[in-house]
Amino acid sequence: MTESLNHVLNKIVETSNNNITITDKHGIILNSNPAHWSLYGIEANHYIGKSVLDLEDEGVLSPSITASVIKNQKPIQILQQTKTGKVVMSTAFPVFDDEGNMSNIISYAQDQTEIKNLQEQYERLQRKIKIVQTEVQELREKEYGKGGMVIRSKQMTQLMKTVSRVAQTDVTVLFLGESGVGKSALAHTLHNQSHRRKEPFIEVNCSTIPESLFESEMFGYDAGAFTGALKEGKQGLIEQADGGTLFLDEVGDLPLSMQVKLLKTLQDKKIMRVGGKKEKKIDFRLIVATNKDLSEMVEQKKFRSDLFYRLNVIPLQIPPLRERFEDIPLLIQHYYEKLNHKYNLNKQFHSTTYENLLNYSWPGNIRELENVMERVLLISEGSTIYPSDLPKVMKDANHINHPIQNSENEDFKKQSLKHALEQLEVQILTDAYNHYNSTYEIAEALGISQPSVIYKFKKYNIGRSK
Ligand SMILES: Nc1ncnc2c1ncn2[C@@H]1O[C@H](COP(=O)(O)OP(=O)(O)OP(=O)(O)O)[C@@H](O)[C@H]1O
Repeated sequence: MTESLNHVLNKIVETSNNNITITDKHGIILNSNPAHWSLYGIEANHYIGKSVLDLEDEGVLSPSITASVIKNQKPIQILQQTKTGKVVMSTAFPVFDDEGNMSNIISYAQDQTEIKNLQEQYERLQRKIKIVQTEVQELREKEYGKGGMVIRSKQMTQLMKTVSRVAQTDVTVLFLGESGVGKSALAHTLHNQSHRRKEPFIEVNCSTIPESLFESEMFGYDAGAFTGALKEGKQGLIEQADGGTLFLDEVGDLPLSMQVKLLKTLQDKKIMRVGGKKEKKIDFRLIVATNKDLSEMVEQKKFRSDLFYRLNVIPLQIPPLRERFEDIPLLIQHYYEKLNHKYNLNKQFHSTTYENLLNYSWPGNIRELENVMERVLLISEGSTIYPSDLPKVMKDANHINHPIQNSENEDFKKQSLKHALEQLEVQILTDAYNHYNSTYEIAEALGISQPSVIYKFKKYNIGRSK
């Protein structure tokens, strides 16, 4: 080789990002670039003239790929874990002279640590998604899942137990909570769990019926009761609920005139149609719901106190989604599966999109979540749903999750995500703690090391190590 070609070769080795090492046929290092050796945690000037076999004995290279090529006389590729904790992809080739004798070995090493970390991160997220999927499946098979209700948080599990208990009675139930939290859905569930489940469930949204029509809608009318009335008369909504359940949604919007009549019906369990002459006994169970503060309305004389006391027998407050954070991943998964199935799609979330969904405070509660899911599934173009497919408002700082909503810290978005992921991690670890018998089993199930399990249990103060 000419002197200038040698110079060029040295320059290539020195400047390559690929970390090239050239040895003679015995594995003595002839040339190599310094970057290569920092991966292995030894000084750059320490290697020229050294044998890779000695470095292997010292544990610097374990194993040495060059040594393998010397033995096997063919190209080899391996993944190495170095003393410095780096993951390195090494590829080495033998060089043969004109007589076919091996004269040199050239090896390339690429730092794969970042890629490996990302891959592990991705696999961890996939495992979490798998766990959530399994839970949705389990919930579906359980009693609560039957009505399509997805419930995971302690508050909602407790509430659901109360709903199941009161479902066995005929007592009036008042569901309270913000719009979209699931008041109607729970009223349905309550009915479906009661002995009236095979009878009608009549839902009346009190805010949508004009005051002038309220009485005839609720109580019905007899033939010729008023101009424009049907000839044969009409059954009212209360009558339609006979034997079943009457659900009055937005009961706070019930006009005062109707409040008196409803109170009387509840006391007597009888109705009189408009223009009718005879009272009729009706057997119905009443469930009501509102997002208004009825006691305040009583103080303002907008709601009758006697009716309020009659309705307020079992008041059940449904917390907003931002206060039952654990339900969010399950609900996302639930609607994701349901809508993919409904529209015959097979879309996937980009991991950042999923994090954004987890990180949002959902002021419109489950209805908003359902709508957003439907929208992004339908409008996203490819098979992956990217953060840019999400509504703009979801990136608005004011809508970041509750725990740090008022924070003045510039990093609040990051903290919120951290908090969200930690909560998810705590939930997964707690479930695993309850489900498995040892930290070894947990480590295997979650795909992390056993010391990591112990560390995380300590960090989050979960149980005591099994
Ligand atoms: N636990 C749940 N799991 C799955 N879907 C739910 C759950 N709770 C509510 N939903 C769904 O969320 C949507 C909104 O719920 P719902 O209509 O019951 O809310 P709401 O509190 O009655 O709202 P509003 O006060 O505006 O009438 C519905 O499509 C309902 O099926």
